[in-house]
Amino acid sequence: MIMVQGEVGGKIYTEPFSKGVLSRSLTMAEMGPNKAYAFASCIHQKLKDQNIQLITIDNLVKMIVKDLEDEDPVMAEKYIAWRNIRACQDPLIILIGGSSGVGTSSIAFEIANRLGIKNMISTDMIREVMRKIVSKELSPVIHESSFTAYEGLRVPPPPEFDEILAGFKDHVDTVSVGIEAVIERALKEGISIVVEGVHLVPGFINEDLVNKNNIVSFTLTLSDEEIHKGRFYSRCRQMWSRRPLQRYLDNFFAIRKILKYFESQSKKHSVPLIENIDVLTTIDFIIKNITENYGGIVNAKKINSERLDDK
Ligand SMILES: Nc1ncnc2c1ncn2[C@@H]1O[C@H](COP(=O)(O)OP(=O)(O)OP(=O)(O)O)[C@@H](O)[C@H]1O
Ligand SMILES: O=C(O)[C@@H](CO)OP(=O)(O)O
Repeated sequence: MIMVQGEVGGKIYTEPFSKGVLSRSLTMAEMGPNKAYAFASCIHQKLKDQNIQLITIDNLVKMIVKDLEDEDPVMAEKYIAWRNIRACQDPLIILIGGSSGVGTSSIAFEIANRLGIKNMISTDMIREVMRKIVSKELSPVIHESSFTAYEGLRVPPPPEFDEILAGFKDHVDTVSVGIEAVIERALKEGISIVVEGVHLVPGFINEDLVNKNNIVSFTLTLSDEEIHKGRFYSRCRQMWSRRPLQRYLDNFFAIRKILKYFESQSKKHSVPLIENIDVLTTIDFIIKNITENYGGIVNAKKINSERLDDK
């Protein structure tokens, strides 16, 4: 049996080489499952041919990267990026915001999966908890949807203010308190988490928090109105969806206005704005951005120089 030797918190451990474990990490770097299993089998065979009975994780990774580079350099880059992000010591907090229907929950799920992050929460859930604590009488706004929040405003905004956006800002401002609590708790416990939803508007979360370099924010958008509308149709076709299509279509004007507000806030606060047309392109952009801005470059340089040393 071939054993793999790793290190966790200064302690050495060994475990049997598993084609399943290796192919799973390759699929997280976006390799198709069949190809990943075939690749893992080749690595297994190579270890057997070389009569290797014990290999360190570092040497195994070098072998994988070298073979990947020969076979598929883009995949090699993705695999390195994925490992770099996972290798970081600090917890990673990923915030993905966007107007209703642009795809924040779908993308958050994919990102969490790709990075092996086990915690994910939607701001709708945070709002739901807050609704139980704060009565409708005390805060009618959070008992509304983001796009109907203006109907809950106790005092209508002055005529020069946009009513839809005034309601939305009030709504977001309140839910942001709950979001900050989740982020603070994740930092305290040292756990990585993906938070997603319509309440993650750049400029609303406490600056001391969002300026930490292990907290990364993204905004999803869809310039094309028809594609955006189509997302509500596709969502209501999913069996588990309990959200009535008509409600979102009736409020589409307000949802689009909020989307434009997201775009301007993202530009103002330098938060990457992503056209979420194609899932894989969106995911690649997010992973690349995190790798470059979250210490990944340092690790990438390390792996690259290790490879050069080997040659
Ligand atoms: N990049 C994409 N390409 C195609 N379909 C997508 C993409 N992203 C999301 N979708 C689909 O669009 C629909 C809406 O996506 P999702 O529920 O993730 O939106 P959301 O932003 O979380 O909305 P809400 O904030 O209202 O919950 C879903 O059916 C989802 O499968
Ligand atoms: O408030 C909103 O815009 C949406 C976000 O998902 O929530 P709900 O569908 O519950 O109104």
